[in-house]
Amino acid sequence: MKIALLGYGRMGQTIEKIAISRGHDVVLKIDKDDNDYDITLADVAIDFSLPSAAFGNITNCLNNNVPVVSGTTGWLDNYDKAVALCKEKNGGFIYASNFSLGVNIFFELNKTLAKMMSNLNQYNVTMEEIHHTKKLDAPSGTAITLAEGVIDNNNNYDDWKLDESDKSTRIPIVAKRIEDVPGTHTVNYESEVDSINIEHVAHNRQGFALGAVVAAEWLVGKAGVFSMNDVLNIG
Ligand SMILES: NC(=O)C1=CN([C@@H]2O[C@H](COP(=O)(O)OP(=O)(O)OC[C@H]3O[C@@H](n4cnc5c(N)ncnc54)[C@H](O)[C@@H]3O)[C@@H](O)[C@H]2O)C=CC1
Ligand SMILES: O=C(O)C1=N[C@H](C(=O)O)C[C@H](O)C1
Repeated sequence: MKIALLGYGRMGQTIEKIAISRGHDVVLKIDKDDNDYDITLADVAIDFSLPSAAFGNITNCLNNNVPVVSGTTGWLDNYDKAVALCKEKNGGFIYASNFSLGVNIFFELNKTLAKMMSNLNQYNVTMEEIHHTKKLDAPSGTAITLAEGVIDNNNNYDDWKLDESDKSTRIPIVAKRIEDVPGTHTVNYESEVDSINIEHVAHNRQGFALGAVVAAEWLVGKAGVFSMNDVLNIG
């Protein structure tokens, strides 16, 4: 498979190694100053760029009939437009806030726990995410997906908020930045008598990168807007 990497930073470089180890050719490595390139050289594109760049990269792929996998976070104000364009062009598109198998299992665990806690008003939920100091967005895309998982499965919450919550129905998400942390997410239910925590700790970026390559392999030849649940057949 011929892969275009849109974004050649920490994730782009990790994905390149995994793609090559799985027998693929990386035919384009596009970074911030590369404006003039032919995306149709690739069978599939993988975008891990910047919040400000992702939507433009995705629309360029869809307009040129190149299926695109995006892991960039912090651009979701334009997600509905990307979905509409994908449908209009009969293209292929997957966005995931987190491509690792472990986090996608964690997402399902989070939903199940949220359902179990729905009638237990003595517990309040909070979330914490910890990432490296170079991360541009907060809260992380993964923390937002976790919050949405609780909101959709627990009657006590209807929104989330970064830092302190001003309303008991808004889930507070604390974002911490500590050098070199690849990504740690914790969901905490607290009552007066005890705490229940579930946590996912990424040890490195390999899991995110492998998931993105597996998603790209899965997407080629398909038309539609998909999620990692479709790729992994979970949920
Ligand atoms: N969904 C997931 O599983 C994961 C998502 N991420 C997300 O992926 C994104 C990238 O993360 P990192 O690689 O750590 O960041 P990074 O900062 O190391 O890499 C981003 C690269 O994109 C480049 N870039 C800037 N403008 C561009 C453009 N127009 N087209 C292509 N590239 C451009 C930058 O120069 C930089 O080299 C972030 O939004 C991060 O939150 C990161 C890890 C896992
Ligand atoms: O920026 C990162 O590094 C990560 N970003 C994603 C997010 O915002 O959730 C996924 C992972 O946690 C690493």
